[in-house]
Amino acid sequence: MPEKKYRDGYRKKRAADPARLAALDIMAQVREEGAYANLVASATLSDYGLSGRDAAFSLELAYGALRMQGYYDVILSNCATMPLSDLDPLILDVLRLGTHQLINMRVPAHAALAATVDVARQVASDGPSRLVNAVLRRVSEKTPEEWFALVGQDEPELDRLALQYSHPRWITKAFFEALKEQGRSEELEALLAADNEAAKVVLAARPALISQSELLDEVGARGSAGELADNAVVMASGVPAKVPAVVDGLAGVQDQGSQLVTEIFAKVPLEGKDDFWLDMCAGPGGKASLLCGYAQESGAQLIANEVHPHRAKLVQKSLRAFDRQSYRIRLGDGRRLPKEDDLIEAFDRILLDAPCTGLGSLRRRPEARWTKKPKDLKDLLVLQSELIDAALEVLRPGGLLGYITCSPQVDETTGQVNRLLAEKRVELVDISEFVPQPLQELLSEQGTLQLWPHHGGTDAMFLSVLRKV
Ligand SMILES: C[S@@+](CC[C@H](N)C(=O)[O-])C[C@H]1O[C@@H](n2cnc3c(N)ncnc32)[C@H](O)[C@@H]1O
Repeated sequence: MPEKKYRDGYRKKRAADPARLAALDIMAQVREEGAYANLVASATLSDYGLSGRDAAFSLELAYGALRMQGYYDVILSNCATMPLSDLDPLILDVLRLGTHQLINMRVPAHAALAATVDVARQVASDGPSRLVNAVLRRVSEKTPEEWFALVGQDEPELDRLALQYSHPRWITKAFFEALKEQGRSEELEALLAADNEAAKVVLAARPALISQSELLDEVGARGSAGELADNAVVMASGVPAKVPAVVDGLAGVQDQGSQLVTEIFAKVPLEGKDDFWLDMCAGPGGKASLLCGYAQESGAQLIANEVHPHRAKLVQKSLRAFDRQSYRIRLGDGRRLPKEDDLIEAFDRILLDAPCTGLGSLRRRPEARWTKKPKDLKDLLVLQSELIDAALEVLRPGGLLGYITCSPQVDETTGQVNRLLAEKRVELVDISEFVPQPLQELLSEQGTLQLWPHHGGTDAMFLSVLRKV
């Protein structure tokens, strides 16, 4: 058989860079199988034999291209001669990878183009690779700053920001409304920019098991004490799973905002009996593992409830280092607690970290903003209300309900709290003395707390502490 002639024989023979191929593979798994990029990343990187700097480069490529795809697609639409929807989805991913290198990684244009065209040749054929070459060449003709100024320039401000910062419009609007409720609508751009930054790796020292300073000693020079939460140790580099305290279950990886809201809830004083606590939606066990520490220190018992068996197993794993007397794991629907267990008005404190849209933790999963759908909210609001109602049934009068979401969406946060206040079933507890100084301004007049990535670098957690009347 005659050897096929390629216009550029040298390039055809050159194998594509494994770091770029691995990034494309991660994107394909997200697109085709609905995989979570962060869960498939390490196996994929090792399949391609990547480690160290190459692995880091590959991850940055995949995560960046997934996160910024909304923005890149606007740029690519300007450069392609056909609608993007007519392209093979794999080739569109190759184009996004190339655009990320040009726009956000500042890879020199000739290197970004040559290496990305090599990828297209390896995964497709000559035709698509020529298209990739032509389109990326046009992308490279403008600077990142010129593209930023161009994208969305004729749109109203909210739409423009959604495009420039690569967030779906409905999420941008939800952020805007939450900020507006707090008189912070001018912060939308800062929030969207912070939401595109990778979150810092933070460990939580679990109370009763290890102190913050002991954990700091273990982490060494790459660690520093978190400034917002009592138990937090921020890791500048290194692999958390290799820290001995993490291996032994004395500490875990947890956002500082998530730690802080748990800590505040556990610290608020309660009059009378205070020895029976419930974490109603505990999986995978991040907050339960702090709460259990506080419970063990104060002689209380924690019931950690979770409806999904695989997530209940993760709760067990998180709690494994605690004294077995200080907690019990219950597998079941939190809404059935009042009926199934003889627990009416039994609990003194209940943490309800409700299932929610998760719009406050988009930084953790690069693809999450594109897979979430606004219609999910309706069902979640019903579920949240039902869980709150069940929690109030099993909470003693005067007991405390910590209502938490990892979302700032107003219907899920203040909307739920205002309903309870209007029904006069609860009153809001003043938590201001437990909120660290830099975050005081995030307390609403009413007394609820809404954290934000652009203030203190936490996830956008919401906390209200409610006393049952
Ligand atoms: C926001 S997550 C909780 C995160 C957890 N508190 C942590 O810090 O690791 C909500 C959890 O509620 C669980 N869940 C959903 N519906 C539930 C129900 N009806 N009863 C109990 N748990 C439920 C979900 O499986 C999920 O694990």
